[in-house]
Amino acid sequence: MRQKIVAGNWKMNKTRDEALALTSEIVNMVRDEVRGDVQVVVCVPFVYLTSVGKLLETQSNISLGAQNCHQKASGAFTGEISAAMLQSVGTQYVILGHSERRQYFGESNELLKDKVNIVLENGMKPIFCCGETLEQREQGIHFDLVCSQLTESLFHLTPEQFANVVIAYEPIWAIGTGKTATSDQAQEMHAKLRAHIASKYGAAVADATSILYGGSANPGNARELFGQSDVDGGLIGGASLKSRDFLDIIKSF
Ligand SMILES: O=C[C@H](O)COP(=O)(O)O
Repeated sequence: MRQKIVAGNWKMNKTRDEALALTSEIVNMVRDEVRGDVQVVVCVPFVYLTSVGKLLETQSNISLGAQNCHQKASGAFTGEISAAMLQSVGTQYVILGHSERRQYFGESNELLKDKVNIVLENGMKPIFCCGETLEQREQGIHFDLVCSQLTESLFHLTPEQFANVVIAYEPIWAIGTGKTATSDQAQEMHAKLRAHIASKYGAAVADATSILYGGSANPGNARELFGQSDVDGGLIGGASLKSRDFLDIIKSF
C-alpha cells in the first residue's frame, strides 16, 4: 500500500505571524479531524522552517518541507540554501523542479538531477515536480515530455534511492489558473508515469511510488481526483494557504 500524501506549497506567501497562525490552525485541525494514514506536509518559505518546524515537532506528526535547495554541498553561493542546512533544521521533504523554478530560474532536468542527489544524500525526500505546458499537450507530446523529465533527473538513482522520491504531476496550464485537469486526464498521466517507472525499476517499485497531482486542486474537486487509482494525493498551492480548505482537501481521501 503506497503512502497517501497531501503537501501544501505555500510558495512566496505569508508573513511570520501569518505563517505561525496558519500552522497552528492546521495542527489543531489535523489532530482533531484527520485519520492516521495520510501524511500531511507543509512546504514553507526557508525563513519559517525553524519556527514552523518547532510547532510541528512538538504538536503533530505533520512533516516539514522546503521548496527548493542548492545543488552544491556548500560554498560561495551568496543567498543560497544548502540541503545540509535544510536537514539541520528538521526538513523532511524538499520540492524540486517546480514549474515556477523551471520557468523563472531556468532549472533544467540536468540541474535537477544534482539537486535530487544532494537532497537524498542528506536524508530528505524530494517531491519531484513534472508537467507540461498547454502548448505541449496540444501538440500531443505531453506524455513523452513528462516521462523524459523523470528519465533525465531521476533514472540514474538506484531502486533503494528511488524509493525515497515522491513524484508530483503538475500540468502547468492548471497551476494557479482555476483550470484543473479532469480526473481522467490526471489518471491517464499518473498511469503513464507509473508504467514508465515500472519499465526502469520494476512493478514493485512503481506500485510503491506516491504520485501526487497538483494544479488548482480544491475542496470541490479533490475527492474525485484522489479517487483515481493512480493518484496518491496532492501538491496544493493556493488552497493550502487557507486552513479550512487545506483540511477539506486532506479529508477528501
Ligand atoms: O505546488 C503547487 C502547485 O503549483 C499548484 O498550485 P495551485 O494549487 O495554486 O494551482
